[in-house]
Amino acid sequence: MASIAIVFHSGYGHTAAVAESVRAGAAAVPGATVSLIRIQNDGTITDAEWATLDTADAIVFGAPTYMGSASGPFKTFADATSKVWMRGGWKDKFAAGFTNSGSWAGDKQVTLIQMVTLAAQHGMLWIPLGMMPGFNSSKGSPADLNRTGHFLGLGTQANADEGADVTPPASDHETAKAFGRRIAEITVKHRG
Ligand SMILES: Cc1cc2nc3c(=O)[nH]c(=O)nc-3n(C[C@H](O)[C@H](O)[C@H](O)COP(=O)(O)O)c2cc1C
Repeated sequence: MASIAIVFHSGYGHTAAVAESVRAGAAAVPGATVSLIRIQNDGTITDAEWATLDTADAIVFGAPTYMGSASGPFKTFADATSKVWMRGGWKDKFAAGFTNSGSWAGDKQVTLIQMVTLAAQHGMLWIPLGMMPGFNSSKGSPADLNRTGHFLGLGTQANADEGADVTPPASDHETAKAFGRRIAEITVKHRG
């Protein structure tokens, strides 16, 4: 079996809903076990959750984009990973990342770059989204997968005035499931 841990922060539930779709996509792959770890608003996770990250074959980072970068609690968590960094604990694990924000762009790319950099500092192996961009031609529509056109990781968009039960829309959740599947397939292939 190959183990995948999704560790994410969500202030208002939208990124949590995306995390659940990434989980569902990964869990559908035979040979994969998936753990969902929610970073608290003070940036902490439990000792048992740190242990789960230690034994995972792949770690998927998730955060909303706040003020043009990953949310403060995610950054607090990222800083706390320096203890793992000291002992090279995540070296050669697979890594991937996703972010959700209110605007279509909204500087999500900055958050994904933060996550790539975090993974690189740990010596991890980054898995990009691996999907063609959608909604970028006269025949495209917001129902396309990867409608926000990200490559480094997954970028979803949630309307600022709606709850996580209706936004991000189905196309983003389908993109998240496909991304979860891809991460799990690669992890099972190489570590299963
Ligand atoms: C403090 C704060 C800062 C935000 N900054 C941005 C931003 O830089 N770009 C953007 O597109 N949306 C921004 N938003 C909107 C959130 O990204 C959006 O509401 C997102 O769905 C929240 O995710 P969550 O429910 O998982 O917390 C911001 C929201 C808050 C609360």
